[in-house]
Amino acid sequence: MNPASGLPRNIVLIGFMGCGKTTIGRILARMLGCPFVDLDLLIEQKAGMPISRIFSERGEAYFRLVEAAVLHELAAPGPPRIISTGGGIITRRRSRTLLKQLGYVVWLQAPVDTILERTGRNRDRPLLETDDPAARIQALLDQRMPLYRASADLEIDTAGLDPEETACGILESARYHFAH
Ligand SMILES: Nc1ncnc2c1ncn2[C@@H]1O[C@H](COP(=O)(O)OP(=O)(O)OP(=O)(O)O)[C@@H](O)[C@H]1O
Ligand SMILES: O=C(O)C1=C[C@@H](O)[C@@H](O)[C@H](O)C1
Ligand SMILES: [Mg+2]
Repeated sequence: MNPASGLPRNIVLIGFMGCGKTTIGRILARMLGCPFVDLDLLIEQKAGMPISRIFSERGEAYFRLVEAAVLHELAAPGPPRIISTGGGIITRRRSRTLLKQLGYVVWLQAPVDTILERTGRNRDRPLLETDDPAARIQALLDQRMPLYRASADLEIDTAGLDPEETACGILESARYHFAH
């Protein structure tokens, strides 16, 4: 699994907002010399507006429909790549099934205070636009933890690691997984 031979299958990153799916996905793709796709970006392209506007003008249910449709499109044949998802991709049963079919699924984790700190750096996450984002994060994590767990081939705690270290750990595990 080197840049010359390419990935045998996709690596799919899942996890809560701010756990590093986009950041680490980009690093992995650069390390492997393979394509990178970010589902949130594809959703924005398909809807023709930023995520914050999709939520405010069309609502979360519409966002989830577009999210599921975009994930479905990624199942079409194509070169293996790194796929970073949005934090809520696991909330739909059909999408959870599809994730598993898409490739090696890596769940990036971080504790609430780390998520709060990382997501506080910008304001493009409508679900955290509340007076008490820590409570919202905890409530969403309580709902979602079992869904992330059920979808993942590998779990990684990113707290205390820099993104490059996390990417190296993922590569090592993926190499082992793909070789066996
Ligand atoms: N392992 C890490 N260590 C330190 N900072 C990180 C790490 N991973 C991500 N960050 C920082 O946290 C912020 C959020 O990361 P990122 O956008 O990659 O998260 P995400 O999981 O894609 O979130 P979302 O679900 O909202 O798209 C960025 O500023 C990024 O630099
Ligand atoms: O956790 C979520 O539900 C979300 C995470 C982001 O990646 C975006 O997909 C959007 O802000 C919703
Ligand atoms: Mg992201």
